[in-house]
Amino acid sequence: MIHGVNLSLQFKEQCICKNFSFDVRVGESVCLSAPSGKGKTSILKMIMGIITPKGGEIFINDMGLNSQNILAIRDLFSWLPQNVNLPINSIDELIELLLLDLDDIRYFNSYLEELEISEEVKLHNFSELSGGEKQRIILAACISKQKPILLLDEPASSLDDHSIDLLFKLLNKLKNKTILSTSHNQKWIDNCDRILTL
Ligand SMILES: Nc1ncnc2c1ncn2[C@@H]1O[C@H](COP(=O)(O)OP(=O)(O)OP(=O)(O)O)[C@@H](O)[C@H]1O
Repeated sequence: MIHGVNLSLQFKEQCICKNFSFDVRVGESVCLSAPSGKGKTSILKMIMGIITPKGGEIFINDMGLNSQNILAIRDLFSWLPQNVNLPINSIDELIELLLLDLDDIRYFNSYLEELEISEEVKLHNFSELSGGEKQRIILAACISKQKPILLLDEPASSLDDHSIDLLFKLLNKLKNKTILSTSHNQKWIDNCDRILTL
């Protein structure tokens, strides 16, 4: 489903990857692993077509990523950037910002319940929420957009072990989703089907 072939990326003198090839198959949950600053986010940004590799190609569903099909390809993804700081005060504003439609909202509410976000917490101002509550809410919204591929950059940075278990219980029910994530959290990594080392 996501296929990188001989990818090379360099920022000035810094080599991020050279002839890096990988495959993420349909329905798999793969964690991209590397020490901090080695280029995990940069790989996700290449897959989203935000930065262009110096060499190599990316295929999504056998379609080569290029400037003509980039919007169609991006439409297959739900992307959770790292340390997202959203300009919102409430869950309603989150729904508006992410353009969730009625079906998405139905899923969103059921996922919030599965991730143990109570009705009371839902009424809090977003700035008052704990880091873990905020992350669970944003993840629920991200998953509720009915996209086949989830790109999750450090989704577990504020989650405790219990929340990670809840999240994987939910993700494991959504067998059709293909998930590529980055994480330094061992529990998250252990729950993924496979580790991809950069
Ligand atoms: N647009 C850019 N221009 C120049 N250097 C960049 C750019 N984007 C990232 N870098 C550098 O590339 C390296 C890899 O960054 P990246 O964010 O991909 O790492 P990471 O593996 O995701 O790190 P972390 O685990 O700390 O989030 C870093 O040294 C970063 O400073």
